[in-house]
Amino acid sequence: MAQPRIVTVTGAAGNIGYALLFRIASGQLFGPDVPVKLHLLEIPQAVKAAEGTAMELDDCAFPLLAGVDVFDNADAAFQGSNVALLVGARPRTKGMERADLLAANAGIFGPQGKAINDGAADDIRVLVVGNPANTNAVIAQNAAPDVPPERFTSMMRLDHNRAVSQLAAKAGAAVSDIKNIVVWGNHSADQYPDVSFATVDGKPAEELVSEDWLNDYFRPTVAKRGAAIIEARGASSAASAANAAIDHVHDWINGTPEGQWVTGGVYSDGSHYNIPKGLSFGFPVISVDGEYQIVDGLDLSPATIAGIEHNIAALQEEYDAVKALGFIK
Ligand SMILES: NC(=O)c1ccc[n+]([C@@H]2O[C@H](COP(=O)([O-])OP(=O)(O)OC[C@H]3O[C@@H](n4cnc5c(N)ncnc54)[C@H](O)[C@@H]3O)[C@@H](O)[C@H]2O)c1
Ligand SMILES: O=C(O)C[C@H](O)C(=O)O
Repeated sequence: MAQPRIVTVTGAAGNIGYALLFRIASGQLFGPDVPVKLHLLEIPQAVKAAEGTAMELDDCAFPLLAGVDVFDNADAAFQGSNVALLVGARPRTKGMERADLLAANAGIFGPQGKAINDGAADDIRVLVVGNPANTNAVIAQNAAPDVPPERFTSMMRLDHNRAVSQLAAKAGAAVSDIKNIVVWGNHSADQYPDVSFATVDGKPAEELVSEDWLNDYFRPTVAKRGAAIIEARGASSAASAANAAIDHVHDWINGTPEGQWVTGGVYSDGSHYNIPKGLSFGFPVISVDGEYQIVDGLDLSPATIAGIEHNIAALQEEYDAVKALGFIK
């Protein structure tokens, strides 16, 4: 059997962690032939709960699970990591200003980025799930100057999956018939879900749904789905977020399906669609040989360009705020 791959999951005792860890341990991240070793990172107060989850993981007797260790120290948790899922974050609490939220998260994602820089394996791939995911990815990436910046990604795949599901339901099609949707920008209500290039069973989606439906239902429903789930469940999406994290990393490692792209929150080097260098932005991506590549050269409509510009402004504002706080050089 292959050498076990080390997967570090932060916020392991949280809701997403509980929905994620068992799927990783059963082989759904790398595939059915690759053993995994789990490193669970938590804050000291939640270590006991994470140890409980570790006991349950043992009790599943997963053939691919080569071990589970629980940490409250980032340097130890990221030692030798091949994949890092940064889920634990500081939620916004009552009375907290946006700058306070960004600063609190910078205090988490900066040190974790540095620990990844100093101790992770050379092939480390990072997915930031904890919100604000795109900017937290930028913070972690900036703290890891020795890791190629494109190894730091943010989770836009849940938004992508939500968009696919909504279009499939409207078109009366199977989810597997939907191809080449993209959700540009930020994992927030600013995002721009775009069906300009999407097909439904080979037919252009825009021929099957009306402009009114796209403007009045599809885009707001996808963009505000996270809030709708919180309203309905009393807690933010957990199983669907875990599922999207698995999809993102699985496709990154194993390749995207032939002839279609997915949405990934990936590092902008400034050379695609006028998106400034340094942002972590939702782009159409394919994965080739274990690397996400941005799908370039799409002929964007004025509406898509406006949607992208709106997201650039939103993410640039977060970037500038974190920079002003001294977390980005
Ligand atoms: N990007 C997305 O699509 C998406 C979707 C859903 C949720 N989220 C975000 O994911 C995050 C986690 O959600 P959840 O439902 O699991 O929350 P949760 O509150 O249930 O769990 C978060 C866990 O993180 C831990 N934690 C906090 N700071 C930590 C640190 N410095 N190191 C390690 N662990 C730490 C907490 O102890 C807690 O156990 C939230 O920020 C949420 O908004 C993102
Ligand atoms: O945690 C949230 O604020 C919502 C979450 O990011 C989601 O999209 O479900």
